[in-house]
Order: sequence, then structure tokens, then C-alpha cells
Amino acid sequence: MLEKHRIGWLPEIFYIPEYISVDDEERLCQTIRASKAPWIKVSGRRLRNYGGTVHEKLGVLLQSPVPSWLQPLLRRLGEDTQAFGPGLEANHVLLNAYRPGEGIMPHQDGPLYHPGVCILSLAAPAVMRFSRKRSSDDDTRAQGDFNSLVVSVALQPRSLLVFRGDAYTHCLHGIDEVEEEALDETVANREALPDPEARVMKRGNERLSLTVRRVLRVKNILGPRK
Ligand SMILES: O=C(O)CCC(=O)C(=O)O
Ligand SMILES: [Fe+2]
Repeated sequence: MLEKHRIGWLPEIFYIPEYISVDDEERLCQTIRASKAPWIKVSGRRLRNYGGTVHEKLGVLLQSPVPSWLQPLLRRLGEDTQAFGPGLEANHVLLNAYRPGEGIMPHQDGPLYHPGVCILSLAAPAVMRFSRKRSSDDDTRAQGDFNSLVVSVALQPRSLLVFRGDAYTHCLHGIDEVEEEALDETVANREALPDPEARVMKRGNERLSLTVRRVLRVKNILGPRK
């Protein structure tokens, strides 16, 4: 399923436009916006966790149930992408919300997760930029400057971004804190945009994104499932 959606010159980045329908997008956005669950404020964005919280020091997911409105999505993502290991499902979802001008610094998702991630974009677009890590154990193979921009992906609402392997392990990814994204020559999926000739893309509304991953070690603090 993924193969025909491969993009860019990094081997393991995939972009699927219109992965969900407008109706499904509407339903997800409504559920998220109607929820009274608190938002956690972090630099440049706000977030909510589903499936539990990842305890960085202990290196485990302190697991809680994934809400029922997310379960069909998790099942479908596992089957379609195999991004969480063959036959395996994700166990954690991070909801991020970015107003225009907000973003997320270049980072790696790190070793606590299976090295494959699915990101579903809702409500507004943004550009994800992948760069090479400066001190990579891959230094001898990498070409060009380290920490340099490798490839960018324009994330439209309803699209799915999947990355794994080298793109997960040896690259940083981030979203610039801008109100208008430059659609420069690093953007690898230009032809999938409503206007492939456009040079800029307005962020517009608040963007919501669901980052879906599988935390490798789990502590079930709720006891065994009944
Ligand atoms: O919101 C996004 O598209 C990216 C989020 C992300 O990289 C993360 O949560 O680790
Ligand atoms: Fe990330």
C-alpha cells in the first residue's frame, strides 16, 4: 500500500493525500474541539496524549485506554502501513495543535518508539522539514552538510505522512514557526498540492495533527484488561 506513495530522495518517507474523507476529518475535529480534556502547553504548540503518557526517565508508556473514537483509525493505520512492526498496532497518539506562527523545533522521536510514525493532518496545512543530524553515526554515508535540510513535505489537511527507517533514525524533523510556508525546491510533493506552481502556502487556521506511534515498553497501571 505504501510503496506507490514514496516521495523525496530519502528512501522511507511516504505521503498519502486525502487519506481520510472530509466527513471523517470533520468528525475528528469536532470530537477534539468538543473535548474538555486539558491541553498541555509546550513551546510553540499545545498537545494532548491518548493511550497514556510516555515516561521518558523510566522509558515506558504508562498505559491508559485509547478512546473509542481513535480505535478504528489505529487499526486502519496498522493494517495499511505496517509502520509499527509487521502485524502490530500503535498504542499511543499525540494530538498537537498549532496556530499560524507556531511549530515544532527540529527533533527526533527517539528510541522509546518503534522507528515508524504516522502523522494525520487535520484542519490546516503545514510543511514538515527533514534535516540531517549533525553528529550522526551515519556521517560517513551522508552527503553534504550535516544538519542541513534534506527534504520538505507539504502536509495538506486529511493527508497521512509516514516515515521510518533512515528518515526516523538519522534525520531530524520539524515545522517552522511561520504564518506562511515557503514552497521551495526542497518540497518533494509539490505535484500533490492544489496549485503545484504556488511558491507560498498560508497556514490559515489552527492545524491539528495526530502523531501515531507504538511505544516499545508498556506498563499497564490499570491492571489486566477485563
Ligand atoms: O504535528 C506534526 O505534524 C509533527 C509532530 C511531531 O513531530 C511529534 O509530535 O513528534
Ligand atoms: Fe516528531
